[in-house]
Amino acid sequence: MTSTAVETLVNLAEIPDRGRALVATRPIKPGEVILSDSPLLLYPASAAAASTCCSRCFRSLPSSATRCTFHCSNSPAAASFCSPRCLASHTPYLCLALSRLPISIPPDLLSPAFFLLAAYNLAVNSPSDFQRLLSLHGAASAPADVDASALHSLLSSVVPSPPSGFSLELTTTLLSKDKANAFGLMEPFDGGDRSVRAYGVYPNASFFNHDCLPNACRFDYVDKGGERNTDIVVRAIHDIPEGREVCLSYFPVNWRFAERQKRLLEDYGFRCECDRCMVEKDWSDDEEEDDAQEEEDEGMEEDEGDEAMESVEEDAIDVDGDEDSKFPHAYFFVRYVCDRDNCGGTLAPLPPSTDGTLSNLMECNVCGSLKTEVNADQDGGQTSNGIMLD
Ligand SMILES: C[S@@+](CC[C@H](N)C(=O)[O-])C[C@H]1O[C@@H](n2cnc3c(N)ncnc32)[C@H](O)[C@@H]1O
Repeated sequence: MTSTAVETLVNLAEIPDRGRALVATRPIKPGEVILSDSPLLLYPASAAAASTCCSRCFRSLPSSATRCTFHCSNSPAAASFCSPRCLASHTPYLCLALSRLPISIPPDLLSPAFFLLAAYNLAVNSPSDFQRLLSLHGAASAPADVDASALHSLLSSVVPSPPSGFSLELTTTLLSKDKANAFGLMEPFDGGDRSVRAYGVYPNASFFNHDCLPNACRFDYVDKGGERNTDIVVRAIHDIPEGREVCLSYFPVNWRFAERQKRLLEDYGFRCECDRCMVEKDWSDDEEEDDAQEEEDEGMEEDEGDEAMESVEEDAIDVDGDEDSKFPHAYFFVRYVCDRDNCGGTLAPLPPSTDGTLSNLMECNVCGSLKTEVNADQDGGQTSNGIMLD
């Protein structure tokens, strides 16, 4: 699969204590596409996702009543394809391996097993891409939440003709690459809990480091028509000066400090020292709990992300004229976090037009809503006042 940097807006650089990073080669405008990247590999997030989406392009399959799907003759039950084109471009090696996976596989091993089979398939069918996968960042040991040796012995009896180097060590290495680099491609937002349809590992997007107040965010459009529907597209949230590192948030930005630090340490092996964390580390637990309690008392039924969001929005009111505000980054939440119920996605402007005119339409990277950009200077920075266009 190919990847394109639309123009070289970022260069790879080595930054002490952060490893490789992507740095702006020129000033980047709000909404500009920084990178459009195609996956090295994709795999279903669950058994349900595997049975309801195309095994090649990961678009939703038609509902069962009208289902018209295509199957590999070697192993018809293992994978379904949405079109003759997807069937023609699949790799029978992977179908065969999937068809041999025992139905009794423990649920927590299923998604890592899908990943490993996709990775071994890459080793067999595209050795240069497999080398790119191996060159990505990964911890020295297997992720704590996956039993690598159980998985390896289970797959040893499944993998058709093992790629060279097939070993527990390779399995462990691959699992750590997946943990540090996989992006979730989400099911369409329906107002409830977000669920992941598939995971993908992207060779260039894997160089974006994390920041709890990112200056870019990524979009995916898996169900769209045409080619390259599984690309991820990274766009600037606001102006990024030349020489500044471009960062994404590895999870929804409205997570609380403790939750963010835990995830970053457990899954990515580092303590975050971004500007936002440096402020929030001094917040007491009581302060965070008080915010939650107040909302419970008020009978609010919001998830954790919404609670965090609510408290920073209150602080945003302080921030407008008060330099001592306890949360100087509240402006970010007012302007760039989606306020649709249960969403909490990040907003970035649509790309500028071909003549360079900036768009005033902000797109949410979770629910897909479009809303007009808020000028916080005009409305006091207190409310997003967005117009939902969808
Ligand atoms: C997806 S990779 C990003 C690219 C990576 N820096 C590299 O050298 O390939 C994720 C890893 O980058 C490092 N990283 C990302 N964000 C960081 C940050 N804010 N501070 C320190 N290390 C970070 C961590 O080691 C993390 O596991």
